[in-house]
Amino acid sequence: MSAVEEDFGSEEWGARGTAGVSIAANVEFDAVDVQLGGRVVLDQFTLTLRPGEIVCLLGESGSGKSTALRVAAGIQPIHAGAVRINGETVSAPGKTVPPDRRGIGLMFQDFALFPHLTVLRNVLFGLRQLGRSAALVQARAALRRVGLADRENDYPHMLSGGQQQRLALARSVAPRPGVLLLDEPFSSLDARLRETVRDETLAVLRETHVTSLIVTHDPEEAMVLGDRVALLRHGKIAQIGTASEIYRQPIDLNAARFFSPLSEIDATVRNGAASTPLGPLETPDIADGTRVTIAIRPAGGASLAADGAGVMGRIVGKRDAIGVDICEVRVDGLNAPLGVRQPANAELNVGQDVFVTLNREHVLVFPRD
Ligand SMILES: Nc1ncnc2c1ncn2[C@@H]1O[C@H](COP(=O)(O)OP(=O)(O)OP(=O)(O)O)[C@@H](O)[C@H]1O
Repeated sequence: MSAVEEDFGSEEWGARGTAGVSIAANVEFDAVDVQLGGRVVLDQFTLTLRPGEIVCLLGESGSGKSTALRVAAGIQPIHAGAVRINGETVSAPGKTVPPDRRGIGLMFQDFALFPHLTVLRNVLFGLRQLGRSAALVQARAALRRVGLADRENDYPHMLSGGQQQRLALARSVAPRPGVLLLDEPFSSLDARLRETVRDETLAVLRETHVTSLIVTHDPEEAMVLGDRVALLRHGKIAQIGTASEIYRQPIDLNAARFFSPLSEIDATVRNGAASTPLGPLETPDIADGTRVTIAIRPAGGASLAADGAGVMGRIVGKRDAIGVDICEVRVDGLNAPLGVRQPANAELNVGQDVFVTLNREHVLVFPRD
């Protein structure tokens, strides 16, 4: 087995259900303001995490995700509002309880391991408040859980990227913090590793029951990991909900664009329907005369068939993913080809005419200003 394969296999992790359990904390950001370099970076930022909940902060670069995490960590002072952990105010204007007195664990994208300390000592570092033998028991249990029990005398540079991530995870959960703060924890891993590491990390978070706040710019990652996903925009939460809520009912076109590419059609509502080059679309709740943008996701928004009902189009591009066709379809009246992703169908090929039907329940309609 090559080093990469070895690292890739989930069996390399320790047995599930063996991580130490935390006493999960409640975390409240209450109307937090932060200004940096004369700019408002967090603007009345308000969010409550329930004990044991995993919340992902998702947003464009510069939306304030890392700043919110740094505030929770006690690294970034705040200018208004408060942060409370289990009801105790840990941040307020003029007050910042330091990180080591907040009962939190931290895991950053570069893992921040101590290069001059062995694997075991890296984990023991966070357990200094325990007696030597208790600390050793807890550190070794954490290393066993992430599958690094036999590497305790190695140094971080002797580990692969995936193993370093596991060490960083073991170090952050070993003290059994009430809150774990993770900033882009998988972004430095190669795409092949990322999914396994992400799933195993999620299993560890669930077992420890630690309340977790995870910063990511990857919508898929947020949807897989988060009990709730908070979409940040200009330092405020634009939308928060379960992954399925915010995927199915994004609050506006920008939120929808964040989760997948879209085909967008501008139209005006007349008599309860918007007329589009793909046929009429019922819009019963929207007033007559309203200008709308109709957004069609490649997955589920429209279907293609070689015959039957629908509007005629022509396939101008097709890519095969495993078991899935990703087609581009030109339809008269559309500015750009429509993207459609559907189960593979060998009958559909480039150059062929097809019938396109909209799946109303998966089409999003947003009024325009
Ligand atoms: N020390 C600082 N001084 C001035 N501006 C800062 C400072 N730190 C961050 N900012 C600005 O604050 C804004 C929010 O930064 P933050 O790192 O929280 O965003 P982010 O959503 O995490 O972005 P990214 O995904 O790129 O990490 C950015 O515009 C950034 O340039």
